[in-house]
Amino acid sequence: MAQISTADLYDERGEELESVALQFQNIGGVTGFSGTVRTVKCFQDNALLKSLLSTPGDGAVLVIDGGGSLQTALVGDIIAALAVDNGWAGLIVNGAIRDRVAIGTLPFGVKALGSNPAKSTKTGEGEVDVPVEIGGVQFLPGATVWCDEDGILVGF
Ligand SMILES: O=C([O-])CC(=O)C(=O)O
Repeated sequence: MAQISTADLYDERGEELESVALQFQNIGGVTGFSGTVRTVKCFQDNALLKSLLSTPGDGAVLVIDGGGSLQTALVGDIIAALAVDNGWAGLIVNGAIRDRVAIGTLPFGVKALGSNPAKSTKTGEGEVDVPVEIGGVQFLPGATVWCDEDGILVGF
C-alpha cells in the first residue's frame, strides 16, 4: 500500500511534525519513502557513510548532513545500490550525489540538494547517529521521517 502523502500527514498531525522548507531534488527511483532516522555527519568525505550503509538498514532512512556542500558527491550508484541491498529505505543528502541517472533506476528513495561528478575523500572522518540540523530542522536518531515529492516531514 502506498504511504500517506506528506500533505495529508501534515493535515493530520502538522502541529507535532517539523517540515523542511529547503528544496531537495528527488533523485531515487522511489519518491515516497519513510522510516526511522539514522544519521551521519561528514564533510566532503564518504567512507563513514559507505561503511554504515554496508550494515543492515532495517528499513531506516539515512540522513546525511554534508554541511550543504555541493563541491563533491557523497553518494554514487555503487553506494546507493549497497544501501538497497542492505535494506535501507532511502537517503536524504544535505549535499551532492553523482550517477543521478543510475540512481533514478534503483527501487530506493534518494533526496539530495544536487549533483556533482567530483568524488569525495575517503578518510572516514565524521560522526554516526548524532543529532543533525538541515534547513533549520533537527533530525534526531530514532525519530521518523516521511518523504515524497512535496517535501520532508520529521517527528515521532
Ligand atoms: O565512491 C564514491 O565516492 C561514490 C560513488 O561514486 C559511488 O557510490 O558509486
